[in-house]
Formats: sequence, structure tokens, C-alpha cells
Amino acid sequence: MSTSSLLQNRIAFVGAGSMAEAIFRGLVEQEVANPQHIYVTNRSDQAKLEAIRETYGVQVSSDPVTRESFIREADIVVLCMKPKDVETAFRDLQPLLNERQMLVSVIAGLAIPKIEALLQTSMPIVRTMPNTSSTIGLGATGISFSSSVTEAGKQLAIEMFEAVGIVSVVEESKLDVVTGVSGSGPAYVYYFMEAMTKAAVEGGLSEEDARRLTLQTVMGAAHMVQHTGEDPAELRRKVTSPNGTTQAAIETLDRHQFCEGIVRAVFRSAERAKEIGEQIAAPSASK
Ligand SMILES: NC(=O)C1=CN([C@@H]2O[C@H](COP(=O)(O)OP(=O)(O)OC[C@H]3O[C@@H](n4cnc5c(N)ncnc54)[C@H](OP(=O)(O)O)[C@@H]3O)[C@@H](O)[C@H]2O)C=CC1
Ligand SMILES: O=C(O)[C@@H]1CCC=N1
Repeated sequence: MSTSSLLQNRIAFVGAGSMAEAIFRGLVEQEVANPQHIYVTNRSDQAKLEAIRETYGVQVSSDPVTRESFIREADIVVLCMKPKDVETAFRDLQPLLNERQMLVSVIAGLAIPKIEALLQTSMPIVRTMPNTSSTIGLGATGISFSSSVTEAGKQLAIEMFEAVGIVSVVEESKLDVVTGVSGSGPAYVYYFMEAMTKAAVEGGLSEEDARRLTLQTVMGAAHMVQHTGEDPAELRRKVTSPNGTTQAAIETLDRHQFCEGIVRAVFRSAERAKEIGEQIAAPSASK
């Protein structure tokens, strides 16, 4: 029997896409929240909501009246829409919110002061950057808090994201870097896997062998870092015999600026998060 304090809370998800589903799935499967106290709403995709209700036993609605009462009654409101939909969504949300509620945002780049300005509120706000691996409980989430979040509120938010993986509490100014590292990060690993598989097939392996060998290599390497506690650099050294095959491969990666490419990608993602946040209009510009 779970003793989670989240169990006492009503949680409304505004947006029912991949990030929202990853989070409420974790809450339901880990039994840290009561499915009957989880409300899921979206803009228009009723079929998606029905599928969610059937799968997770949570309450769903895109009917405006029910949706409004879900949000008004919630203790925690989780903002899970795309940045491009923020202005419209926030306009509808603003009259439904009150200062005893806590807001949790997963929206890339959208800073806490901007959320406060758009919603004209000083209610407690938790800004997060999760990733899609939360779907299978292996998420990595960066989290930060507005000054009005209480210690109990912080614990609730941490508990929410620990239900789907690990959590690092960081200063808000660091959340864009978190976006570059772990928010977008799964895509870099998938891209690397695509390249490995392509090379394997070009080298004459079957698609199936190429995929199996690539997957096990990535999983094995990640588990080695976790289980041995050794630095990736040290583990790499153990694979790399002097003047052997791995050394030849790493030298080739270096000639193609592999490391620099990754570093630049992380910072470009972080920069893009900031741009996206800045492009969401301030209240005066949206009127
Ligand atoms: N995907 C990722 O890897 C990550 C995403 N994020 C952030 O998570 C957020 C959501 O991304 P993701 O889940 O991928 O997006 P999806 O497109 O999968 O889902 C977006 C959801 O928002 C709903 N929505 C749109 N407008 C409104 C509105 N006005 N009111 C209520 N609901 C609305 C959509 O409803 P409908 O379908 O009915 O239109 C849909 O359910 C983004 O802000 C993104 O920056 C953060 C970390 C990682
Ligand atoms: O690509 C994006 O904008 C979102 C945010 C982090 C991961 N995906």
C-alpha cells in the first residue's frame, strides 16, 4: 500500500499528449496517485481521451463545462501543451486558477516569471523538464520552483516525477541546459543508433542483426556506467587497445568532431528552448 502524499491530491493535466501520458501513467502504475483523482483534458481529440480513460482509469473530458470544473477543483494543475498553444490555453485557464493550487509546467523554455505574467498570478509554480523515457519509468527530469512553492509542495512535485524516473532539482536558469542534455537527449541517442544500424547494414548484416546488436551495445554500455560506477572515459579506455580497432574508430570520430558536435547540439537545444520561451508573447503583446 502506497503512503504517497500525492494520493490526497486532485491532479488535472491540461494537454493529453506524450509527456502528459508518460507522467500520469507513472503515477497510476506506481500507485502514488489515485486514478479517480487524476483529470485529463485536451483541446479536441476525444478519441485519445477515451483511450486514456480505458487504459488508466483516470477521469477525462474535453467538454468545456466538465473541463472547467476539473481544473477549478484540482490541487495541482499540470501544463502539458506545446509552446505554440500556450497563449490560447492560458487565456482559457487564467479565470479557473486560484492561489491554493500549485501549477506544474513541462513546457520547454517557458520561464516561471513569464508564466506568472501570462496568468497574472503569484501562485506556486513548478517548472520542469522531463523526457519521454518517463513513459517506461526511466525518465530524467530537471525541476525548479517559484518562491511561493512550500516545502510540502516541492516534495509533492519531486514525488510526482520520481514516479517516472530520477529528478534533479536545479536553479531555474539551468533548465534550458537540462533541456539540451536530457530533454532532447533521447533523440541524440536514437540518432546514434540509427547511424550504427545503417553502418551495420551497409557492412552486410541483416536489418534484424543490425538492430539487435546496436540495441544491446547501447543498453550494455549504459548499464556498465551505472553498475560499475566508473567514468565513461575509463570504461572507454578499457575497450580501447593500443593501436587496435577501437582506437582507429575513435580517431575517426575525432576527425569528424564527434565530441564537439554533441557539445554544440546540447547548447543549441538549450538556446532554442530560450528562443521558444521568448517567442511566447507577453500579455501586452497578445492583446
Ligand atoms: N516530447 C518531448 O520529448 C518533451 C516535451 N516537453 C514539453 O511537453 C509539452 C507537450 O509536448 P508533447 O506531449 O510532446 O506534445 P503533444 O503534441 O503530444 O501533446 C500536446 C497536447 O496539448 C493539448 N492541447 C493543445 N492546446 C490545448 C489547449 N488550448 N487546451 C488544452 N489542451 C491543449 C493537445 O490536445 P489535442 O490533441 O486535442 O490538440 C495535446 O493533447 C511541450 O510544451 C514540450 O515542450 C518536455 C520534455 C520532453
Ligand atoms: O523538441 C522539443 O521542443 C521538446 C522539448 C524537449 C524535447 N522535446
